[in-house]
Amino acid sequence: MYDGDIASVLISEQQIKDKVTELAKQVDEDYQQAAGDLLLVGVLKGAVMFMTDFARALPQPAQLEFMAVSSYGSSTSSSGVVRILKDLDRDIADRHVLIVEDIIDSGLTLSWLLKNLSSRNPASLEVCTLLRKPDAVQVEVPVKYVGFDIPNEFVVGYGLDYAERYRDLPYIGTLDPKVYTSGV
Ligand SMILES: O=P(O)(O)OC[C@H]1O[C@H](OP(=O)(O)OP(=O)(O)O)[C@H](O)[C@@H]1O
Ligand code: HPA
Ligand SMILES: [Mg+2]
Repeated sequence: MYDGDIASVLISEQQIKDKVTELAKQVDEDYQQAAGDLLLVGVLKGAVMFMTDFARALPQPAQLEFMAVSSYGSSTSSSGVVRILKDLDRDIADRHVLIVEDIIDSGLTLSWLLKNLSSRNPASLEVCTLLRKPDAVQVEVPVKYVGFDIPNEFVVGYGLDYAERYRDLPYIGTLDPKVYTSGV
């Protein structure tokens, strides 16, 4: 699968599984008071793998909503312009909302999303991200749950794409630079 395109495996399938279980347990403990009322908002498309695994690992029931935003397109750096491609289907006023993200890179997407969702008056609003790149952050965003802090390299797999490819890899890897210089 994608032979030769992946330079190295950064986080294995097993490491992801273990982390998802750990995060779900932590969230479950923190949301005991709100049990039954938790609303997970997955950010498409990148968070789709994490969202579905996380929801199944979470001991307490939760509702699932999705929002699609895009700021990267076919590039390896954020344009800084966030577009809503799909909005939530429901009102989130008075709900306990947990945003589920695959990655915080520059922080621009999440910073925009937090402003947007908090204006809809949820009872609480927190963020759970699988990955974060501390050295790439341009805007500081308050994030309660972080799976892995990773180096400032472009990564793919487990939902994360380069030009819509590699989302279906079960692990997270770094991309061989030849892929983005050859224009595949
Ligand atoms: O912190 P930032 O620099 O803003 O980057 C993080 C965001 O970028 C990616 O989404 P993208 O816009 O590529 O859309 P996608 O999820 O459909 O791939 C990723 O899934 C995050 O949502
Ligand atoms: O490193 C990344 N890989 C894929 N998509 C991304 N979106 C933000 N950062 C990344
Ligand atoms: Mg992307």
